[in-house]
Amino acid sequence: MEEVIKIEGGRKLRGSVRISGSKNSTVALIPAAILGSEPVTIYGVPHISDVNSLTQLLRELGVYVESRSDDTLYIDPRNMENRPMVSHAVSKLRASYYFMGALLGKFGHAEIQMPGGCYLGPRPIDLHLKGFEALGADIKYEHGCYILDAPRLKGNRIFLDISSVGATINIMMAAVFAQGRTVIENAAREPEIIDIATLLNKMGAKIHGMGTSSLVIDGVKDLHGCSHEIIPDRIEAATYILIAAAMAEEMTIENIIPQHLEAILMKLEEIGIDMKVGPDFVKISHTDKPLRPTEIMTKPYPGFATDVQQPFTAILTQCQGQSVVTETIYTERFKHCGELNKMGADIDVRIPSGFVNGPTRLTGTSVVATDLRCGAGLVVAGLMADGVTEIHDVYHIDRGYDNLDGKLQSLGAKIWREPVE
Ligand SMILES: CC(=O)N[C@H]1[C@@H](OP(=O)(O)OP(=O)(O)OC[C@H]2O[C@@H](n3ccc(=O)[nH]c3=O)[C@H](O)[C@@H]2O)O[C@H](CO)[C@@H](O)[C@@H]1O
Ligand SMILES: C=C(OP(=O)(O)O)C(=O)O
Repeated sequence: MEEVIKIEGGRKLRGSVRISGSKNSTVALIPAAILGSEPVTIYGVPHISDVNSLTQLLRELGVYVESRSDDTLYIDPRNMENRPMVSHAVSKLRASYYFMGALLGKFGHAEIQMPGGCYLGPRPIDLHLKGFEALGADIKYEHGCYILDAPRLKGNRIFLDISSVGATINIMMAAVFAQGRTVIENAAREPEIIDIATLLNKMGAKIHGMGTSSLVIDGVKDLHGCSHEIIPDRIEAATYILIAAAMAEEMTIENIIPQHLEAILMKLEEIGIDMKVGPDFVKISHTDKPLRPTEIMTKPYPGFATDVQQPFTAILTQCQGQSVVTETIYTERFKHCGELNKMGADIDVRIPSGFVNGPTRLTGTSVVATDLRCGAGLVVAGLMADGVTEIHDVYHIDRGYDNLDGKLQSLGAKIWREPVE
């Protein structure tokens, strides 16, 4: 049933919130778990719809999947079959493309539809395909479906024109069984890539250089089972830190890795938010000081994450003066600005930048979550706004935020869902 999220804004928030396992890790760890010949247990799995879609896809491949506790997923690929992946679930999320690398690596053959996910402007997968070709795969595109074949993958040196997160992980998954050594140069360095490589190494893979731009994979013959705890979601953490910056009387964001958030924490300090940063938490208290404007430019990790740009823009509407947000990853990722303007913001978008003039009073109205992080930005704005904000297309938000309503309610927010009439 289609639902809207409603938020009655203006309430001060107080208490602690625990950050869940990383979405972008989880959605790659699940396809990676089928690579071995034994079961894998993953701990700290977030309750998000992307996980439901992936679980459905695993079951369609004959993989046994069981939720062993609230956040534990047991994945047993012993009876899996390499079937064409053409169901609706493939197009529900971006990360279904990881089955290309996983199936090609394991079986030498993959058949899969174009993936879905948030529309942020064009999101080509040419670098993934070029990487598979460099390992020896033959690729055809027929009737909306990619068909990849490689009876024997061979290690190679691959230079990525752009340090793509998806291409790095996908090529790494295919390369674990390739004959000889694969080197991915200009590899992405996001923490999620280290997390996937850590799981694969626990399964018996030989991957070195994780977290650097030169990733070395020495092919192995078989992978075994293991268990693995997912890293905390740095984007969810940043979202709650921004919510605290906007509305906290006093709020603690727990189960975080502060090193993963440095670019965001620095920018928050720059605009005047006082924080106490502990080994695995951030505590933010209310400030009456006027907030300063700033300039943000999204960059690959360790730069300012594009996935935090949208909720951060909501805060910038409250700074005194003009802030500038420049997107270098997805230059069209500005749909949230039109929605924030409906609430009273003054943002002028001239791609690839948004010029945010503040402070502006925000008022609740009917808005659309055009994508996942646009939705996060609207939640931050809704919590600050006068009156009730009604957010449509919340299925985008549910792809990436575990128990959003419950976590916010426990902090004192008035947020609820209603069916769409
Ligand atoms: C499931 C997942 O982890 N999603 C994240 C991942 O997406 P995703 O892995 O899709 O993003 P990439 O890192 O691949 O994209 C980075 C840039 O490279 C371009 N590109 C990418 C691949 C390719 O073959 N050709 C190409 O031109 C993209 O259009 C984009 O401009 O990283 C993005 C950038 O941090 C995040 O916003 C997403 O949340
Ligand atoms: C863009 C995102 O996700 P995806 O790549 O899964 O669409 C995101 O998490 O902000």
